[in-house]
Amino acid sequence: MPTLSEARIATILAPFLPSPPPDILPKLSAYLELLLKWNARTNLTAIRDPEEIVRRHFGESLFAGLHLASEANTLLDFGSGAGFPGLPIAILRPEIAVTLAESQNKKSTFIQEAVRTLGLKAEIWAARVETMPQTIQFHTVTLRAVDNMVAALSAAAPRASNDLLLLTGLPPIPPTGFTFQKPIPIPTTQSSILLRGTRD
Ligand SMILES: C[S@@+](CC[C@H](N)C(=O)[O-])C[C@H]1O[C@@H](n2cnc3c(N)ncnc32)[C@H](O)[C@@H]1O
Repeated sequence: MPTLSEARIATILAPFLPSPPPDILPKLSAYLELLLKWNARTNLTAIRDPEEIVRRHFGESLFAGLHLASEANTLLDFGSGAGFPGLPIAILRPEIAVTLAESQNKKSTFIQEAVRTLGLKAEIWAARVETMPQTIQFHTVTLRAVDNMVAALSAAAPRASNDLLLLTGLPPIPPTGFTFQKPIPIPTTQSSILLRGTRD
């Protein structure tokens, strides 16, 4: 028996994604089971309650997925951790070529395993983004809850040919060359906002 039924996952996600495509629920359920299993022996996320993992990690990531430009075809998730927001986005928008960049070995090993288990096409960059060849760019770069947003943004901005999508507590100083829209409140929380910046 899964920890949470697919119906329960859909109910928790309703404020973020009112009508989840039915084919994403089995994948989200499998992702949750794998994350709970790995998190019991290695610290991938401080959130341990399954409903909170669905609400905070899955919900916020899928909400970000709804706010991507319709023409986004490549996406880099900068500092993906246990896969957020890039992995739920890869589940929701399988037509986007998603790259998950994570420099910590145990986390990149987990997301590699999650991508394999879920049958996704996402790529993993198991190193710091700064070590990627300079010429590699992505339509959109996402950043969520990275520790040093100023440093991360200066490394992320040159990688974004079009958009930066940030899930963050406070609006950061925008990098030059991007115009940010008004912050979008994230459902069920007052502690973070969604910000989309578009290249001028
Ligand atoms: C606080 S965690 C947040 C993880 C995830 N985005 C989330 O919202 O749960 C930040 C992650 O970014 C990774 N990271 C920080 N700087 C990075 C860089 N330059 N390249 C790749 N990964 C980086 C860290 O190893 C860490 O796992």
